Amino acid sequence: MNLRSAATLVWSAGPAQLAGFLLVLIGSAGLPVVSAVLLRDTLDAIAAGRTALGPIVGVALAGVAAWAATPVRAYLVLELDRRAGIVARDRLYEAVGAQPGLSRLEDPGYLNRLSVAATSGVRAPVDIVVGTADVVQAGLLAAGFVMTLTAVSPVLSAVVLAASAPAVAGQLAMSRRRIRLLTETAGAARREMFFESLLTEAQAAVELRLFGLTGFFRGRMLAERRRADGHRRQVDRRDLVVQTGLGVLAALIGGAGLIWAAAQPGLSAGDVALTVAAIAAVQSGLAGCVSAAARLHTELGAYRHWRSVVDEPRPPSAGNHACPPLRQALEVRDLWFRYTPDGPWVLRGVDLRIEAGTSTGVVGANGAGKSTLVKLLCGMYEPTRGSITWDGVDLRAYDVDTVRRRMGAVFQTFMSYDLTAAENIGIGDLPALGDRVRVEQAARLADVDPAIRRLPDGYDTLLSRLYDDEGGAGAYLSGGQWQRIAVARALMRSTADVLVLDEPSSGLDPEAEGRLNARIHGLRDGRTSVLISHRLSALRDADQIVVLEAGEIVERGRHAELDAAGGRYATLFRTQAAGYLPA
Ligand SMILES: Nc1ncnc2c1ncn2[C@@H]1O[C@H](COP(=O)(O)OP(=O)(O)OP(=O)(O)O)[C@@H](O)[C@H]1O
Repeated sequence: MNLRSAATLVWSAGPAQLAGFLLVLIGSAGLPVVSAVLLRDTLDAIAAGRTALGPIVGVALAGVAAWAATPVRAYLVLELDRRAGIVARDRLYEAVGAQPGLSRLEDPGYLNRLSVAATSGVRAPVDIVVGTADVVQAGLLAAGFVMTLTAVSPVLSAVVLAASAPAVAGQLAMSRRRIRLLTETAGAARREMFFESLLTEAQAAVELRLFGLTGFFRGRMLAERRRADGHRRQVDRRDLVVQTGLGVLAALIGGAGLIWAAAQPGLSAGDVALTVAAIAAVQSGLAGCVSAAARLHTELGAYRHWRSVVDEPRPPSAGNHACPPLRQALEVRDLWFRYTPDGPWVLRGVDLRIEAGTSTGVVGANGAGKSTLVKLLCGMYEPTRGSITWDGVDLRAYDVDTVRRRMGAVFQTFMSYDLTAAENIGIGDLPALGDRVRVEQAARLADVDPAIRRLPDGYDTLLSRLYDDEGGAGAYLSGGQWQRIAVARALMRSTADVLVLDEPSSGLDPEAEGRLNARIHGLRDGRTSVLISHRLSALRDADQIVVLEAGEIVERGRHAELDAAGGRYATLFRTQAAGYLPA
């Protein structure tokens, strides 16, 4: 099953290369016979006094082919590895990207499998094909030796064959341990990589140097490496014991064979030597075959991890219907949510109706659940209980990609991509990536157009200085400028049905924040929008404001109503306003 699937993948990636590889394989197996026949013809022709040009040329060509077979085979395997590697990576990351939400990417078990799949799994298909060829080749060789020994002594042959059973069992057990090792060390390997990235990335360098943390994180990185090495060492030691045991067994059988042969009355010294040599050849042939099979078994294990990620079915609740434009309302009904089955409730019975064409502001203390709520609205997680409906239809009934296409969003944890300024904005609406007019319009709305124009290559400036192989000077932006870029990216979808803005102005200077708020206000006018902000002035004009506290909505209404009610919102608003008044 896995063997066929791996072979199909390799065939789809490089049919000509795979055909060439098999041809070389078969050719090199038959080459010694062809050479022997041609040599015989040459010698016969010479002995008979005939011209032997044909067979001589044949022998020469067979010699060249025999010489070229190894490098040609190596080249074809490398080429297959490159091609199949691309297909395997493409399918792996396609499967990861097809995960509809964030839950899987926050699941350590899934991340461990993914890490094995991304390292060993993507290389496995070619290793499996080559490994199968190795097993067949080693098997044929061993079978030849067994036949030779059987001709000398069928009993001895049966004994040597029977004695190879522990080798098979031992090698398979070793292979299973190696497969287990891959998953056991995946967590440590991921942590090691994390610490390694901290030590090498410029973003972390400021804090690491400021707080003198480089030695601390280097220690952590090496501790993870030692932890994984500890597991590896254990497995290596057990392998050493098994291998030594198998060696002792082979030596005992060889010795027993020698004693048996010497005790036979009819055997000459030459026959005894031949018997011992035949036993040794069978043993080494079988050992080669078994260890090739064990390697193949390990590769199949790595490939299973790759398949477990690639073939993972989409969650059953992911619907297929395309999400239509929002006409009436987006409604949250008795929504309960927690990130893990045994974790604390983050949202507790939230009811919220967001009428189409209106603006909703969400307010609350740190950790109240505001970002979680909007992530659920965007289909990043599924409600643990309750529902979110789009014009009365449960959001889960729709293909989640089509829901997201109806949304424009900027989140607190926005991304900075090592792409050009135009691309950083344009990817907000991929089909319009090359539409410079729309990109510039979004940049103007987000108030970042003048900053981009000042860059060395304007909109075509790479927003990173970490690459020097594509020509052109890269540039770095400030935190606030990056935030405006992220807002511009969201505004590429300014015609989206729902605009979600999670703290879009937190890093902006007061003037920029004022301008951005005014623009967002203009954009939100008549459009469905949800805006989270700790700066309550940005929410004053929202059609409704909800106050979240520990996952529950404790107040809702317009600014004037909430202010007049003198509750939580009013307290927050007045506290903020007081901060701007003279003491
Ligand atoms: N991915 C996650 N996995 C587990 N718990 C999470 C995750 N993200 C957030 N939480 C928890 O959920 C709670 C609510 O977080 P959330 O980010 O929604 O708060 P918030 O109201 O947006 O806060 P802030 O104002 O600080 O942005 C917090 O207690 C947080 O620890």
